[in-house]
Amino acid sequence: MAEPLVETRGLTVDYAARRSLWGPANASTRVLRGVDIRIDAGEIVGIVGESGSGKSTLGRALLGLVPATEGQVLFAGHPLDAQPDGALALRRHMQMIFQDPMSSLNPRHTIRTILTRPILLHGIALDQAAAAASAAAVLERVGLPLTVLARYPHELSGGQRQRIGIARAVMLRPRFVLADEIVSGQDVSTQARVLVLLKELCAEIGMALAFISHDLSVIRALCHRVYVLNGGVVVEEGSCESVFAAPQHAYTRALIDAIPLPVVGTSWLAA
Ligand SMILES: Nc1ncnc2c1ncn2[C@@H]1O[C@H](COP(=O)(O)OP(=O)(O)OP(=O)(O)O)[C@@H](O)[C@H]1O
Repeated sequence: MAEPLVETRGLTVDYAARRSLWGPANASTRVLRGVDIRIDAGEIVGIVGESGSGKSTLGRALLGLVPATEGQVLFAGHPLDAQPDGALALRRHMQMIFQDPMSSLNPRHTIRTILTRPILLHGIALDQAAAAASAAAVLERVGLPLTVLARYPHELSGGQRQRIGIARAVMLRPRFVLADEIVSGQDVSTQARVLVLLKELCAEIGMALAFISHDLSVIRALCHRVYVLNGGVVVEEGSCESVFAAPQHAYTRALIDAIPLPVVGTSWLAA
């Protein structure tokens, strides 16, 4: 079997105790317990579970944004902090996209700068002209007009900012992208457009995607495989086809039973 692109081995995460002005300090909280997952190159993997099950913590740990208490996160076979190509290359190859990336887009920069600066930094574009040409091409790809290049993030709608966030990530040609609840709360047609775009971009660039959602119908439409988290533990794992056809764990069955019927708007994505 080929080496996984992203892998956790026995990943356990505790959040440290917090001091309180009003009473005794809280004990530290164990949020993930011995999690083993693997995501292969080009694969779209869902991470599902109810609120508080540890999905976002797992996502942040995959990117090295929260430290492992025990166990390891590996990228291309090496621990995150021991990458042969260095930390900058890892930053390029592990990207995150947001529902509305307002807080991650520098409010003082135009969209042109926001899109061109990272590819210049990483040497993907060698000069301003090449970077501008790439920015124009990617804007077209995500369905935004070139006029947005001169605007600032606050001058765009939340949906347009989301597309800028996706554009900025894919311009780096990353090997892995994390999407955490990026379509929650969107109407069904906006959801479907974003999911189609992501699915196409994964195929075009060959990037792997970890897609965190509490919405099983979205996971089913988009993902090849799924991990089901409950109380910080992976209780089930498998191809979407097999998990949805024959869930093995009572928790997964309960999640599937809770999907509202009929499921509309995303089933055609599975094609
Ligand atoms: N920075 C933190 N410090 C302390 N506890 C935290 C922190 N972040 C999350 N938690 C706790 O860890 C548990 C898991 O949270 P996490 O956000 O990973 O779950 P989730 O499955 O993504 O939930 P949701 O779907 O509601 O976002 C929760 O009990 C949460 O309160």
